[in-house]
Amino acid sequence: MEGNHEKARVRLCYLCNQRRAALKRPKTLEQICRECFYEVFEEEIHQVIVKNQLFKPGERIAIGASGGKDSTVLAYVLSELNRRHNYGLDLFLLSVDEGITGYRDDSLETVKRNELQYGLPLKIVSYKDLYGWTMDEIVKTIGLKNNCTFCGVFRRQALDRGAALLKVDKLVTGHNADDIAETVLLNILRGDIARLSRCTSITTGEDGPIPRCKPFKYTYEKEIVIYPYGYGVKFPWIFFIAYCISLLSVSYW
Ligand SMILES: Nc1ncnc2c1ncn2[C@@H]1O[C@H](COP(=O)(O)OP(=O)(O)OP(=O)(O)O)[C@@H](O)[C@H]1O
Repeated sequence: MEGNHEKARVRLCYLCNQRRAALKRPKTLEQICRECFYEVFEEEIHQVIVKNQLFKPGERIAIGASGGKDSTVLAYVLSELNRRHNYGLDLFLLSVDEGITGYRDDSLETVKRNELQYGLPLKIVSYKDLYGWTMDEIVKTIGLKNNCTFCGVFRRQALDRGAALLKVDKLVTGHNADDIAETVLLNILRGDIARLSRCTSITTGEDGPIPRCKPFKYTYEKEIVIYPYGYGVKFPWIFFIAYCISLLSVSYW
């Protein structure tokens, strides 16, 4: 009797109906338990990979690893799914060091830890080696105006050159559903119709040197932020702050 009352007071997980609900999923608003959250999070990404035929067995795949939350979670989840579902992929971490003191040097430490934790070979390509200039030196010479635009163009090319050095078939990035929504809005505001039609594709650049894909296309940023803490994936402290902020906006365990 007492047990039934207790059960009635505790909200059970919408999916397993066994364990206590610990969070309201930002994506579906279902109240689910911690265990089901990890399961559906990984399963949804697996389904995206399978339905969109993102990879073929035996392919060499570079993961664009910035050391931020998205690409760190991507590296972990992809290596887990590759093992669990026998994708047969050779995975590599590929990082671009733009040469921005106090920013990239810190996050590259995370990538170096990921190399050891996940057992994935890491290749770092730097602006200094590729172009002869670090981003710090470029800013010193041309100032801050438009430097993000230059940096974005250089990074794109550096990723292509790193991918060529690794002889990979594809490059995957941690772009998530929120990033894609932002890009759509930006392209609408700019009136850039050509980019607007391209920016939502899960795979791009199939006619170029290295196709790129986004396995997190349907994954919400808030869920990516919650995910690593159950697995003890380590991040720079700034990501812990982002996690705490997201705790304030969604109901969690
Ligand atoms: N310096 C870099 N080296 C390698 N890959 C990068 C680098 N910068 C960005 N990327 C790739 O591009 C994706 C989107 O980058 P963006 O700068 O928008 O960062 P983000 O949305 O904060 O992602 P993250 O949390 O992974 O840094 C990253 O997830 C990563 O896969």
